[in-house]
Amino acid sequence: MSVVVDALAQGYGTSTVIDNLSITLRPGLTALLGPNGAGKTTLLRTLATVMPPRNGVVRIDDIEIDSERSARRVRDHIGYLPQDFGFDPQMTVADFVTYAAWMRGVPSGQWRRSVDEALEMVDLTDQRRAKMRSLSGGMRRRAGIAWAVVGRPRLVLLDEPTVGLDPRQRLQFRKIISGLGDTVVVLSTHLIDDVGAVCDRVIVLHSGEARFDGTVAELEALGHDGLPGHSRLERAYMHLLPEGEQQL
Ligand SMILES: Nc1ncnc2c1ncn2[C@@H]1O[C@H](COP(=O)(O)OP(=O)(O)OP(=O)(O)O)[C@@H](O)[C@H]1O
Repeated sequence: MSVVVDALAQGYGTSTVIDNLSITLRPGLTALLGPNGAGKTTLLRTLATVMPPRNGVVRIDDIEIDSERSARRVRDHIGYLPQDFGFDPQMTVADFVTYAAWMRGVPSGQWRRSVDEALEMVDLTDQRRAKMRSLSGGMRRRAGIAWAVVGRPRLVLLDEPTVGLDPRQRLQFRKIISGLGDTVVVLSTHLIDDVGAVCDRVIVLHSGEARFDGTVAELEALGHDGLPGHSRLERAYMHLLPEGEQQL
């Protein structure tokens, strides 16, 4: 799976959110960091083929996403978990994840196995018959992660997947995404600890522009004393913000 974004411009109405963004995504875990409103969700929605690029090119598996038709050719390979995902509260956990398998074109003969595998990954096997409405916030989020990974899509896009997870669940989440092997995984987060623990690569977005694109170690190297932050990574993140936003 290859994902190429070249000179992407994206926005809503008359406002431009992303301007001239070029990145290439490879198998492994890439974190999208950036302040509120930086354009992380907008980029993930564009990669999920929910929003056609306003300008520039998005190419997934060598297919340029420039029409609904081209988007349909790649959607089966994409698992996208939006920040606020909806569900029918009466659905069972297994039905919810099966629905994703169906949408992703997993053949019906493989639904049971794929759903079992996804539920096992997120440790919800025992809750498979529970109604979605009866789950705690953290369990719902894990059901959402199962939704995104069922059928093993080769591009997984997770928008703030660790919000609402308790510390143990966050550790479980790290284990889940570390096990996705040669999948291209992009996750947006505000939790710098998650980035340091599991991501191969970090892209820091600010005002729709990539202010940093490199490894966690390279990002860490930018952190220096004199900037606010409890870890080198936090200080490095602060270093990448415009000067006026670097101090508290
Ligand atoms: N549907 C929409 N219509 C109009 N403007 C929008 C819409 N969605 C987002 N925006 C605007 O686009 C900009 C980028 O938003 P986006 O949600 O992509 O940022 P983000 O980095 O994901 O932020 P957060 O960390 O708060 O989730 C913001 O200024 C936001 O107000």
